[in-house]
Amino acid sequence: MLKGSTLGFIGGGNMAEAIIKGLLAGGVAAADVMVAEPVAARREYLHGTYGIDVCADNGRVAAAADALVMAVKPQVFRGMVAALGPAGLDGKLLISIMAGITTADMEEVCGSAARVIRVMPNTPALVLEGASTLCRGRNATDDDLFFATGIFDLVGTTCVVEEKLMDAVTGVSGCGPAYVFLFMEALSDAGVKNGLPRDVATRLAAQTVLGAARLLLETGDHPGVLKEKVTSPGGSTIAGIASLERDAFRGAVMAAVDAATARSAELGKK
Ligand SMILES: NC(=O)C1=CN([C@@H]2O[C@H](COP(=O)(O)OP(=O)(O)OC[C@H]3O[C@@H](n4cnc5c(N)ncnc54)[C@H](O)[C@@H]3O)[C@@H](O)[C@H]2O)C=CC1
Ligand SMILES: O=C(O)[C@@H]1CCC=N1
Repeated sequence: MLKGSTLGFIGGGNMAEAIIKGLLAGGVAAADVMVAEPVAARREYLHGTYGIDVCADNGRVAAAADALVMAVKPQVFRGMVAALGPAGLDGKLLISIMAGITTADMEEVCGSAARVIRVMPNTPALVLEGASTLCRGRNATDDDLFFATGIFDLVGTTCVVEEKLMDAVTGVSGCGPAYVFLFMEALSDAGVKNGLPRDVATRLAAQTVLGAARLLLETGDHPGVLKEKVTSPGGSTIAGIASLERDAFRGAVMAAVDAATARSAELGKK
């Protein structure tokens, strides 16, 4: 799948694990994946669970890998590269999943000739249902973009946008799973409040979100059209929708995406 290339991860946290699990499920060999991770318990977990080579030495992974996924928090990125020495990254394709770090930031820190692909994935990659959006830095080639897209295609859907849209992408799909979990938790709680057993309420909440998402994607209809098909005149759905509108549900979602988009832009600042 990686065609003999070794993919190294710098940072073995939640998002790295989601991508790794997806890659292995998608047919990538464990021997083609390496991780550098400073936390011993995390190293043991990743090695024990996935059978991949995990070590504490960023330099060793950088030296062995053909392409590196930068999967540390944006706040630790500059210190991490300074400790490694930018020369350790020479010639490697650098794939950054860090929110807010631009390709220009990457080139400034890792070297002006660095080949950089910036990606905003999301955690449903863990179950091969990720949404990943890519853009490329000025030195990255068509082949680099093709290679990186191939990785993220294995863990869900991909699209390519202009870099100026990446913070908005972060606010929508990077952070989006958390909003949806909050919504499903509320839906489940509301079911319990109205007498449903917890397991039934949670299963109904999750399947409702999954089913509605598939209906939207498979019909290609506007969400408003699909909403109308649920909503009988004088029925129960319109009573629920009127309540959500009174509480400015859609305005609250838009404000959340605005806040996350603005925070993504801030995260890249030194
Ligand atoms: N969690 C998510 O849903 C998403 C996260 N991202 C981005 O992915 C990146 C990682 O996020 P998470 O996985 O959520 O964070 P995390 O905190 O779970 O993972 C970061 C990992 O980096 C390790 N680390 C810390 N310092 C290091 C160093 N100097 N060298 C190597 N590893 C080091 C930590 O021990 C930790 O395991 C962030 O930049 C975030 O913006 C992007 C899309 C979605
Ligand atoms: O919360 C964050 O900053 C990261 C980026 C997108 C999702 N998680």
